[in-house]
Amino acid sequence: MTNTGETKVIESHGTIKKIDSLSTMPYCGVETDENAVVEEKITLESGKSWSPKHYELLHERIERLIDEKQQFFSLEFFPPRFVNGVPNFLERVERLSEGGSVFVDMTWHMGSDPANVDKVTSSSSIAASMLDYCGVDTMLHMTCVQYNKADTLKHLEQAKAMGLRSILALRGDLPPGTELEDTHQFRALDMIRWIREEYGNYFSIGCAGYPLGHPQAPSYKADLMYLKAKCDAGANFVITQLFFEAETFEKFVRDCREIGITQPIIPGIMPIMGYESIKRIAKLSQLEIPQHILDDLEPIKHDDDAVQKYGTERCIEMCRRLLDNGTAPSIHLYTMNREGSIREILKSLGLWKLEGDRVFPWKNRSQHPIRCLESVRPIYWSFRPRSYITRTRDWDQFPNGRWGNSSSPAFGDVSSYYLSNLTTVRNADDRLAMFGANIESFEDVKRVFINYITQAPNADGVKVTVLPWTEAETGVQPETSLISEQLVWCNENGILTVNSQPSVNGAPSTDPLVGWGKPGGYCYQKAYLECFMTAELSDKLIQIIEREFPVRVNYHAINKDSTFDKTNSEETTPIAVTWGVFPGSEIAQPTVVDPLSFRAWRDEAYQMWMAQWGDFYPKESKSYGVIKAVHDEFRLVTLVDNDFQKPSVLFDVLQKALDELKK
Ligand SMILES: Cc1cc2nc3c(=O)[nH]c(=O)nc-3n(C[C@H](O)[C@H](O)[C@H](O)COP(=O)(O)OP(=O)(O)OC[C@H]3O[C@@H](n4cnc5c(N)ncnc54)[C@H](O)[C@@H]3O)c2cc1C
Ligand SMILES: NC(=O)c1ccc[n+]([C@@H]2O[C@H](COP(=O)([O-])OP(=O)(O)OC[C@H]3O[C@@H](n4cnc5c(N)ncnc54)[C@H](O)[C@@H]3O)[C@@H](O)[C@H]2O)c1
Ligand SMILES: C[S@@+](CC[C@H](N)C(=O)[O-])C[C@H]1O[C@@H](n2cnc3c(N)ncnc32)[C@H](O)[C@@H]1O
Repeated sequence: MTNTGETKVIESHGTIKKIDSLSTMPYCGVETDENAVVEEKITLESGKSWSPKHYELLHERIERLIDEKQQFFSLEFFPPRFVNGVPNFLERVERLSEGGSVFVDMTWHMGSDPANVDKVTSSSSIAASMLDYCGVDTMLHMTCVQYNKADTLKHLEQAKAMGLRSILALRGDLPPGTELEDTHQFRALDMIRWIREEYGNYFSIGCAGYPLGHPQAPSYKADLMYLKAKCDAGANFVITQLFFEAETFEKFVRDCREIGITQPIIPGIMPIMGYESIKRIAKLSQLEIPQHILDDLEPIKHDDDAVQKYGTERCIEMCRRLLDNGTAPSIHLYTMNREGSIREILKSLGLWKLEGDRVFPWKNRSQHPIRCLESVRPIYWSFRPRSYITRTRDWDQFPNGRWGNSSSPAFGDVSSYYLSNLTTVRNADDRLAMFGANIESFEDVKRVFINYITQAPNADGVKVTVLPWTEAETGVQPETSLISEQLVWCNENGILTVNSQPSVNGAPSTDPLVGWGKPGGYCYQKAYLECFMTAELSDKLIQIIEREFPVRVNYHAINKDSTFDKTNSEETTPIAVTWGVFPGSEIAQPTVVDPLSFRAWRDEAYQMWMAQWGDFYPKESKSYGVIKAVHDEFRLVTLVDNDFQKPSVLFDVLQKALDELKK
């Protein structure tokens, strides 16, 4: 992009973004060539690599890990059936991939209308959500037997638009009763050729391998040759059908190597989780369960726990053998969408990596090919990262290094965030138990905020583990213990706090409360407070700041419809509120306060009052009325104390405002 100094309008995935091009790139200093794989990896003395500021195509990562003799794992899921199941599903994927899943798979599930991206539960939509929200590289399965080339190219184009760069190219099976002759007879090989012809090396391509031969193949040998053809046509790696004996896979790998297949061959492993389910899967895959396994299962088949324990132990034993003797570079687990024994298996095998240092104050380990370059976010969405990701999904670049000056960030509409309308953490009943079945007065509202900060049980003995603005039950962060007394004081005085951070002046990056980033660095923060307060109090507060701290304290106060919107900040200048200085690096400034983004946040912050609290009560009830009054009348205020070297004055200023108001 050139520096013309004029305002440009850029069209991206159907959304218009207004971009002031004074700073050449609106958000990001890195221009991404979609086919370029930017390799920027620094390996620390400890052996850890640093800063995933690059996207590495999946097959290249797999090959690198194999070269480095690092064993790894990947996980397969199928789409949740119902929209209400999506938030829990994504949380499960995130939990399971936290141990370092190199990629996750989404099956091409005909029942989900897999190519329909307008449907939340389709394979394509769910794969995009796994990539976006869980931040883990996602491979979308795609079949071709029921489609033609044009359909398949459309599916690939959609995948590309969603940031997906890994495809498991499959033929697929026809619904029972349909004859192959009735259809196009395309095979996986055709799809692989189409992808390479049309997209060059844009996608990493996986293909299916059958350790006992595909049931429809003329022979095991012929099937091996078909697999070789898929690899020769451009498949980068092979994932196998499930099997029951280690020898089956060992022989298959030997046979593949013998005929010249050089690509990584990853075993698809299905731990036996239940007696009926494994019989069903075996029947579907036209595989025979070995007699000795059936004999072992026979006496315990009605005891689910015993079957699961047996399946887990067998799975660990088989995988350990394949990893130890070097036949398998990694393990691909068919999770059946269950957490069950998956973590236990991976831990036992030593594949589950413990999360290391906090790389950033917010999670930035995205393997999204564009988002992985992101390194700056506004502070407001700290507890609603999924919402932030959705509302910025159409950006074709992300802030990197700096937020950038004077850009007019085009945030998607709040309503585009379908997850916000679902009870992501708990259902409404659970939330009511936390917030109170009856809100008699403003005192009850204050109590909810106080209980959230202190984690003391409420009058009914229930802990408040979420507020309307939190997406997950993560609670307050350890750093908040440094200011929790002051926060409680604020809430007791009707200043309803939703976000905060203490000031930090050069704490070691390894500090357990406020540290982040690589060892040997120093972390800094400006004290920050975001809260709802009455209009009278905010007027008083503004007077005091303008009179006594016009330079030291930045404020921004807004009401629900922006009829009041006042700030002493430079409108187009973001304020870095968290930054770090690290050996051999540029300064990192991951978190900013940005007046323009604050206006996009306002809509959401106010909407949550009702969507995640007020609307739980009948419209004519007193409880609804109390919440609605706060929603309608209170202003949302942010405060930044710029002098991070001195003890924060934010709470003193608030005290003064309260005192003057009382006079
Ligand atoms: C890891 C894995 C994941 C899967 N995920 C899904 C999924 O998400 N959704 C889904 O619907 N299905 C999935 N399947 C099932 C798969 O679609 C079926 O097994 C299907 O029957 C075969 O697909 P394929 O890609 O292996 O086919 P292909 O490789 O095209 O093979 C199909 C058959 O044709 C034969 N063949 C290939 N080339 C030739 C040739 N030139 N001449 C004659 N015969 C030939 C093969 O031997 C085989 O019998 C998956 C399978 C595996 C192993
Ligand atoms: N390895 C495989 O052959 C494989 C893997 C995934 C999916 N599939 C096929 O894809 C279609 C859609 O699958 P889905 O997972 O979305 O839903 P599904 O409801 O058919 O299957 C649910 C679970 O069973 C597993 N599964 C189903 N059939 C399997 C098989 N033959 N071998 C290994 N695992 C199997 C899937 O991975 C998934 O975890 C089905 O026809 C399924 O048979 C096959
Ligand atoms: C803005 S972040 C701080 C993260 C980090 N310092 C950064 O630079 O990005 C969110 C902080 O707000 C705190 N917090 C959460 N709920 C709060 C509430 N209701 N009132 C005040 N602070 C809250 C969290 O504990 C967390 O420390």
